[in-house]
Amino acid sequence: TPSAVRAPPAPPPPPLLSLPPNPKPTPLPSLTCALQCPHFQSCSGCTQEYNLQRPIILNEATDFFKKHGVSDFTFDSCKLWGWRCRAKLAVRGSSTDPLVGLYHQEGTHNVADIPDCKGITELNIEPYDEDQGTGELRYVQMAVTTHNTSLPSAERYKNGKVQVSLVWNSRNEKSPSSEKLNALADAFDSLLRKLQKHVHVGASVADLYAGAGVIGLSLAVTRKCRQSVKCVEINKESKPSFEKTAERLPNSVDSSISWHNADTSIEPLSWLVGSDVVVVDPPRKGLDPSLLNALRTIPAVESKAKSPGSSLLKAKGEKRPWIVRSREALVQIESKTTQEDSQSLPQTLIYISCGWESFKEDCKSLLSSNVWHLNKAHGFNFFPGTQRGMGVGKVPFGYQALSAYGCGGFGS
Ligand SMILES: C[S@@+](CC[C@H](N)C(=O)[O-])C[C@H]1O[C@@H](n2cnc3c(N)ncnc32)[C@H](O)[C@@H]1O
Repeated sequence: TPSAVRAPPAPPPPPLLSLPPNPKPTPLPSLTCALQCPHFQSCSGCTQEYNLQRPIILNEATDFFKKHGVSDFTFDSCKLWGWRCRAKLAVRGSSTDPLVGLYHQEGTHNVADIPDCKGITELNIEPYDEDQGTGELRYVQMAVTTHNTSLPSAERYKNGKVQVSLVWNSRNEKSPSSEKLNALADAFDSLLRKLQKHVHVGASVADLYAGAGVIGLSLAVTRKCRQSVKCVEINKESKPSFEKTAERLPNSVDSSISWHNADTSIEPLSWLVGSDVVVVDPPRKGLDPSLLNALRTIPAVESKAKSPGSSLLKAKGEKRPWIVRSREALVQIESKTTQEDSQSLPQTLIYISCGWESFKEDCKSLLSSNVWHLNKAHGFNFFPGTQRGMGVGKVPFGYQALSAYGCGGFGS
């Protein structure tokens, strides 16, 4: 939290634990799980002051999973205070006297200063000037990983890694100021959380709604999926990021990895064939209906494929002939060793959800098909005191600039 404040003084904080007048007196909230922050209300960060240990949808999530066969729904109440592992700091001022801090109040652009940013003064980086649109460094965002589940929870924070994102004001990576950016970025470790616990060794994986392939690439790095990793993403802008990360993969990685610029909702079956594990990380609206339908009808595909004369799952080399894709839309990194050309259909589905309402609908639809059953679900109270969503699912996995994450694990 910034100490010296250069912005105009904030309105005085409300008295701690004051409650709005209520005609029906409610029991006094437990002080042990209250936010107890003098900035509540004047700061835009938190909206829930009491009972931080129980996010509003916890009861609903527990009931939902119980109803669908998971009576051991687990929930990380997480750290109730001092939990923020992500801070987006605005950078203003000058290179000799930089201001790095939080916007003081939502809607204002007054920066509350953190005065001791050594990186900026040493590299002579020009802070962004909002009026002129000039300068170099605009924001610093920091995220701390605390989900190394092999550690006792008390030690996770201490041993967390920090991902730092720098928002740089330039047209492209080759602009004259980029050397300074690289010098700044090289100083930090990047963040990749573990997803591999639920992926069996040797699996072929389809990472659908893949973005820049963070999940698929991280699985390839763990060397768990020695077979293939297919990342499917609709936004072509993610391709360079995938390529850049793929270039930096260690030599030890020996999966065949591909990134496809494609719409998962078109011929979704073509992405499912040949994958043992499917990871889906859809936008808040949930799975595309056609993918949902393909997942619901896998046994029918399987039995059709087994019928005499069918080439549905057998076509080696000439994979998925009904899909013609342009070369530009594909990035292919071949494995050094020969891979068996798997034509299996998925047995495991890992659903990472950032939208509770759509997850519930998709989950109900998958279960009602009697093709999938729910193995495990886990929720995370990533943002105590805020109204941001709770992730639900199987694997403790949070990354990038998104709010609550989690996933539901299904088995067929
Ligand atoms: C919640 S993000 C997940 C990103 C990624 N898994 C990651 O870790 O960075 C959802 C992604 O799905 C992509 N997307 C949305 N609709 C899609 C579709 N029909 N087919 C493929 N990708 C899609 C979006 O562009 C976005 O990158």
